[in-house]
Amino acid sequence: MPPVVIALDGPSGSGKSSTARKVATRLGLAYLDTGAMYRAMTWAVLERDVDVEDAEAVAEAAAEIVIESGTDPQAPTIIADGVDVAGPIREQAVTDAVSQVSRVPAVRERLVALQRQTIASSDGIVLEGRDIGTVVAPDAPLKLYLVADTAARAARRAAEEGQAEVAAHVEATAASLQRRDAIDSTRTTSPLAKADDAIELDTTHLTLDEVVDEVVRLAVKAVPDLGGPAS
Ligand SMILES: Nc1ncnc2c1ncn2[C@@H]1O[C@H](COP(=O)(O)OP(=O)(O)OP(=O)(O)O)[C@@H](O)[C@H]1O
Ligand SMILES: Nc1ccn([C@H]2C[C@H](O)[C@@H](COP(=O)(O)O)O2)c(=O)n1
Repeated sequence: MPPVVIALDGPSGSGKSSTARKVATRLGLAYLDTGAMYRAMTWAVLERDVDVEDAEAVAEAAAEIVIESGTDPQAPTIIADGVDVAGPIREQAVTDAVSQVSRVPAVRERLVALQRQTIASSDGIVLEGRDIGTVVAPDAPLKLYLVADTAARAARRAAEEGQAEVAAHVEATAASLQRRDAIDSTRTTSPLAKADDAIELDTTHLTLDEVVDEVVRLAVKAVPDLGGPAS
Protein backbone atom coordinates (compact mmCIF):
# COMPACT_ATOMS: atom_id res chain seq x y z
CA MET A 1 0.00 0.00 0.00
CA PRO A 2 1.38 3.47 -0.84
CA PRO A 3 1.62 5.88 2.12
CA VAL A 4 -1.52 7.89 2.87
CA VAL A 5 -1.20 11.51 1.72
CA ILE A 6 -3.32 14.40 2.93
CA ALA A 7 -2.89 17.38 0.58
CA LEU A 8 -3.47 20.92 1.84
CA ASP A 9 -3.24 23.76 -0.67
CA GLY A 10 -4.34 27.36 -0.70
CA PRO A 11 -3.21 30.97 -0.96
CA SER A 12 -0.64 32.64 1.28
CA GLY A 13 -1.58 32.88 4.94
CA SER A 14 -4.77 30.82 4.66
CA GLY A 15 -3.68 28.63 7.58
CA LYS A 16 -2.09 25.69 5.78
CA SER A 17 1.02 25.24 7.97
CA SER A 18 -0.73 25.61 11.32
CA THR A 19 -3.53 23.29 10.25
CA ALA A 20 -1.26 20.70 8.62
CA ARG A 21 1.03 20.44 11.66
CA LYS A 22 -1.82 19.92 14.08
CA VAL A 23 -3.62 17.44 11.81
CA ALA A 24 -0.41 15.45 11.32
CA THR A 25 0.18 15.39 15.08
CA ARG A 26 -3.39 14.27 15.81
CA LEU A 27 -3.24 11.50 13.19
CA GLY A 28 0.34 10.36 13.90
CA LEU A 29 1.51 11.32 10.40
CA ALA A 30 4.62 13.07 9.09
CA TYR A 31 4.41 16.68 7.90
CA LEU A 32 6.05 18.47 5.00
CA ASP A 33 5.96 22.27 4.52
CA THR A 34 6.76 22.55 0.81
CA GLY A 35 6.65 26.36 1.01
CA ALA A 36 9.64 26.14 3.37
CA MET A 37 11.49 24.20 0.65
CA TYR A 38 10.85 26.95 -1.94
CA ARG A 39 11.86 29.54 0.65
CA ALA A 40 15.08 27.61 1.45
CA MET A 41 15.91 27.42 -2.26
CA THR A 42 15.28 31.19 -2.49
CA TRP A 43 17.52 31.87 0.52
CA ALA A 44 20.36 29.90 -1.09
CA VAL A 45 19.85 31.63 -4.46
CA LEU A 46 20.03 35.03 -2.74
CA GLU A 47 23.15 33.92 -0.81
CA ARG A 48 24.81 33.35 -4.21
CA ASP A 49 23.86 36.88 -5.30
CA VAL A 50 21.85 35.52 -8.21
CA ASP A 51 19.34 37.91 -9.81
CA VAL A 52 15.95 36.24 -9.14
CA GLU A 53 14.51 37.84 -12.30
CA ASP A 54 17.05 35.84 -14.36
CA ALA A 55 15.35 32.43 -14.69
CA GLU A 56 18.33 30.80 -16.37
CA ALA A 57 20.73 31.90 -13.62
CA VAL A 58 18.24 30.74 -10.96
CA ALA A 59 17.95 27.33 -12.66
CA GLU A 60 21.73 26.99 -12.83
CA ALA A 61 22.15 27.85 -9.15
CA ALA A 62 19.26 25.62 -8.09
CA ALA A 63 20.93 22.57 -9.63
CA GLU A 64 23.71 22.85 -7.01
CA ILE A 65 21.63 23.69 -3.93
CA VAL A 66 20.93 20.91 -1.43
CA ILE A 67 17.65 21.11 0.50
CA GLU A 68 16.82 18.78 3.42
CA SER A 69 13.51 18.72 5.33
CA GLY A 70 12.72 17.12 8.70
CA THR A 71 9.12 15.88 8.85
CA ASP A 72 8.30 15.66 12.58
CA PRO A 73 5.16 17.85 12.83
CA GLN A 74 6.17 18.96 16.32
CA ALA A 75 9.70 19.95 15.29
CA PRO A 76 9.96 20.39 11.52
CA THR A 77 13.37 21.39 10.18
CA ILE A 78 14.66 22.93 6.98
CA ILE A 79 18.29 22.95 5.88
CA ALA A 80 19.87 24.53 2.78
CA ASP A 81 23.46 23.67 1.84
CA GLY A 82 24.01 22.36 5.39
CA VAL A 83 22.71 25.54 7.08
CA ASP A 84 19.64 25.57 9.35
CA VAL A 85 17.54 28.23 7.61
CA ALA A 86 14.29 27.98 9.62
CA GLY A 87 14.70 31.58 10.78
CA PRO A 88 16.21 33.27 7.69
CA ILE A 89 13.55 31.90 5.31
CA ARG A 90 10.89 33.96 7.13
CA GLU A 91 12.75 37.24 6.54
CA GLN A 92 11.23 39.83 4.20
CA ALA A 93 13.98 39.50 1.56
CA VAL A 94 13.08 35.83 1.07
CA THR A 95 9.33 36.49 1.19
CA ASP A 96 9.72 39.17 -1.48
CA ALA A 97 11.73 36.92 -3.84
CA VAL A 98 10.23 33.46 -3.29
CA SER A 99 7.47 33.69 -5.89
CA GLN A 100 10.00 34.63 -8.60
CA VAL A 101 12.22 31.67 -7.75
CA SER A 102 9.22 29.30 -7.48
CA ARG A 103 8.10 29.96 -11.01
CA VAL A 104 11.33 28.60 -12.55
CA PRO A 105 10.49 25.13 -13.94
CA ALA A 106 13.90 23.62 -13.01
CA VAL A 107 13.37 24.66 -9.38
CA ARG A 108 9.95 23.02 -9.33
CA GLU A 109 11.22 19.81 -10.96
CA ARG A 110 13.91 19.41 -8.28
CA LEU A 111 11.65 20.17 -5.35
CA VAL A 112 8.71 18.09 -6.58
CA ALA A 113 11.09 15.12 -6.99
CA LEU A 114 12.31 15.63 -3.39
CA GLN A 115 8.72 15.92 -2.13
CA ARG A 116 7.76 12.65 -3.82
CA GLN A 117 10.82 10.94 -2.29
CA THR A 118 9.73 12.19 1.12
CA ILE A 119 6.22 10.81 0.57
CA ALA A 120 7.60 7.44 -0.56
CA SER A 121 9.82 7.07 2.50
CA SER A 122 7.04 8.01 4.95
CA ASP A 123 4.35 5.92 6.64
CA GLY A 124 1.73 8.55 5.83
CA ILE A 125 2.12 12.31 5.56
CA VAL A 126 0.35 15.67 5.46
CA LEU A 127 1.81 17.98 2.80
CA GLU A 128 0.97 21.62 2.37
CA GLY A 129 1.71 24.03 -0.45
CA ARG A 130 0.27 25.31 -3.71
CA ASP A 131 0.37 22.30 -6.07
CA ILE A 132 0.13 19.26 -3.79
CA GLY A 133 -3.33 18.14 -4.94
CA THR A 134 -2.74 19.04 -8.59
CA VAL A 135 0.87 17.98 -9.23
CA VAL A 136 2.83 16.49 -6.32
CA ALA A 137 0.24 13.94 -5.13
CA PRO A 138 -2.72 13.92 -7.53
CA ASP A 139 -3.86 10.54 -6.13
CA ALA A 140 -4.08 11.73 -2.52
CA PRO A 141 -7.26 10.34 -0.91
CA LEU A 142 -7.99 13.69 0.74
CA LYS A 143 -7.32 17.11 -0.78
CA LEU A 144 -8.23 20.34 0.97
CA TYR A 145 -8.08 23.84 -0.44
CA LEU A 146 -8.00 26.39 2.40
CA VAL A 147 -9.14 29.95 1.76
CA ALA A 148 -9.79 33.00 3.95
CA ASP A 149 -10.55 36.67 3.25
CA THR A 150 -7.45 38.78 2.61
CA ALA A 151 -8.33 40.97 5.61
CA ALA A 152 -8.48 37.93 7.91
CA ARG A 153 -5.23 36.53 6.55
CA ALA A 154 -3.41 39.84 6.94
CA ALA A 155 -4.78 40.35 10.47
CA ARG A 156 -3.68 36.86 11.54
CA ARG A 157 -0.20 37.28 10.08
CA ALA A 158 0.19 40.73 11.68
CA ALA A 159 -0.96 39.31 15.03
CA GLU A 160 1.67 36.56 14.75
CA GLU A 161 4.26 39.30 14.24
CA GLY A 162 2.97 41.31 17.23
CA GLN A 163 1.81 44.13 14.93
CA ALA A 164 -1.96 43.62 14.94
CA GLU A 165 -2.58 47.19 16.11
CA VAL A 166 -0.36 48.81 13.46
CA ALA A 167 -2.71 49.64 10.57
CA ALA A 168 0.12 50.38 8.11
CA HIS A 169 1.72 47.00 8.87
CA VAL A 170 -1.58 45.13 8.37
CA GLU A 171 -2.09 46.98 5.07
CA ALA A 172 1.45 46.17 3.86
CA THR A 173 0.95 42.53 4.86
CA ALA A 174 -2.29 42.33 2.88
CA ALA A 175 -0.53 43.81 -0.18
CA SER A 176 2.36 41.35 0.15
CA LEU A 177 -0.05 38.36 0.41
CA GLN A 178 -1.98 39.53 -2.65
CA ARG A 179 1.18 40.14 -4.66
CA ARG A 180 2.46 36.61 -3.97
CA ASP A 181 -0.95 35.06 -4.71
CA ALA A 182 -1.06 36.89 -8.05
CA ILE A 183 2.36 35.58 -9.13
CA ASP A 184 1.76 32.09 -7.70
CA SER A 185 -1.60 31.66 -9.44
CA THR A 186 -0.56 33.00 -12.85
CA ARG A 187 2.79 31.27 -13.38
CA THR A 188 2.95 28.78 -16.26
CA THR A 189 4.28 25.75 -14.39
CA SER A 190 1.99 24.24 -11.72
CA PRO A 191 0.28 27.44 -10.55
CA LEU A 192 -1.60 27.75 -7.28
CA ALA A 193 -4.90 26.02 -8.09
CA LYS A 194 -7.65 24.03 -6.44
CA ALA A 195 -7.67 20.43 -7.67
CA ASP A 196 -11.03 19.47 -9.21
CA ASP A 197 -11.57 16.90 -6.45
CA ALA A 198 -10.36 19.10 -3.56
CA ILE A 199 -12.73 20.22 -0.82
CA GLU A 200 -12.66 23.98 -0.31
CA LEU A 201 -12.70 25.13 3.31
CA ASP A 202 -13.21 28.83 4.06
CA THR A 203 -11.52 29.48 7.42
CA THR A 204 -12.36 33.20 7.66
CA HIS A 205 -14.83 32.70 10.50
CA LEU A 206 -13.38 29.50 11.98
CA THR A 207 -10.87 29.14 14.78
CA LEU A 208 -7.75 27.09 14.10
CA ASP A 209 -9.08 24.29 16.33
CA GLU A 210 -12.36 24.21 14.38
CA VAL A 211 -10.44 23.91 11.11
CA VAL A 212 -8.24 21.12 12.51
CA ASP A 213 -11.29 19.20 13.82
CA GLU A 214 -12.94 19.43 10.41
CA VAL A 215 -9.84 18.27 8.52
CA VAL A 216 -9.33 15.35 10.94
CA ARG A 217 -13.01 14.39 10.50
CA LEU A 218 -12.66 14.46 6.69
CA ALA A 219 -9.39 12.50 6.85
CA VAL A 220 -10.91 9.72 8.94
CA LYS A 221 -13.91 9.61 6.62
CA ALA A 222 -11.66 9.35 3.54
CA VAL A 223 -9.20 6.89 5.13
CA PRO A 224 -10.95 5.00 7.95
CA ASP A 225 -7.63 3.39 9.03
CA LEU A 226 -6.54 6.81 10.31
CA GLY A 227 -9.22 6.66 13.02
CA GLY A 228 -7.10 4.52 15.35
CA PRO A 229 -6.07 5.36 18.92
CA ALA A 230 -3.60 8.08 17.77
CA SER A 231 -6.40 10.34 16.53
N1 LIG B 1 -8.48 29.45 11.51
C1 LIG B 1 -7.62 30.31 12.04
N2 LIG B 1 -8.01 31.23 12.92
C2 LIG B 1 -7.16 32.13 13.40
N3 LIG B 1 -5.85 32.19 13.10
C3 LIG B 1 -5.39 31.27 12.26
C4 LIG B 1 -6.24 30.30 11.66
N4 LIG B 1 -5.50 29.54 10.82
C5 LIG B 1 -4.24 30.03 10.89
N5 LIG B 1 -4.18 31.06 11.74
C6 LIG B 1 -3.01 31.90 12.03
O1 LIG B 1 -2.76 32.62 10.83
C7 LIG B 1 -1.36 32.77 10.61
C8 LIG B 1 -1.02 32.21 9.23
O2 LIG B 1 -1.23 30.82 9.28
P1 LIG B 1 -0.24 29.81 8.54
O3 LIG B 1 1.18 30.23 8.68
O4 LIG B 1 -0.59 28.44 9.00
O5 LIG B 1 -0.71 30.02 7.03
P2 LIG B 1 -0.09 29.45 5.70
O6 LIG B 1 -1.21 29.25 4.76
O7 LIG B 1 0.77 28.28 5.97
O8 LIG B 1 0.80 30.69 5.26
P3 LIG B 1 1.95 30.77 4.17
O9 LIG B 1 1.35 30.38 2.88
O10 LIG B 1 2.35 32.22 4.16
O11 LIG B 1 3.06 29.87 4.63
C9 LIG B 1 -0.68 32.05 11.79
O12 LIG B 1 -0.37 33.00 12.76
C10 LIG B 1 -1.74 31.09 12.29
O13 LIG B 1 -1.60 30.81 13.67
N1 LIG C 1 4.03 23.77 -3.26
C1 LIG C 1 4.46 25.07 -3.25
C2 LIG C 1 4.71 25.72 -2.06
C3 LIG C 1 5.16 27.02 -2.09
N2 LIG C 1 5.35 27.61 -3.27
C4 LIG C 1 5.90 28.97 -3.35
C5 LIG C 1 4.87 30.04 -3.52
C6 LIG C 1 4.82 30.75 -2.20
O1 LIG C 1 4.57 32.13 -2.34
C7 LIG C 1 6.18 30.47 -1.61
C8 LIG C 1 6.27 30.42 -0.11
O2 LIG C 1 5.31 29.51 0.38
P1 LIG C 1 4.70 29.70 1.86
O3 LIG C 1 5.81 29.55 2.84
O4 LIG C 1 4.10 31.06 1.90
O5 LIG C 1 3.69 28.62 1.97
O6 LIG C 1 6.60 29.25 -2.17
C9 LIG C 1 5.08 26.96 -4.43
O7 LIG C 1 5.24 27.54 -5.51
N3 LIG C 1 4.64 25.69 -4.40
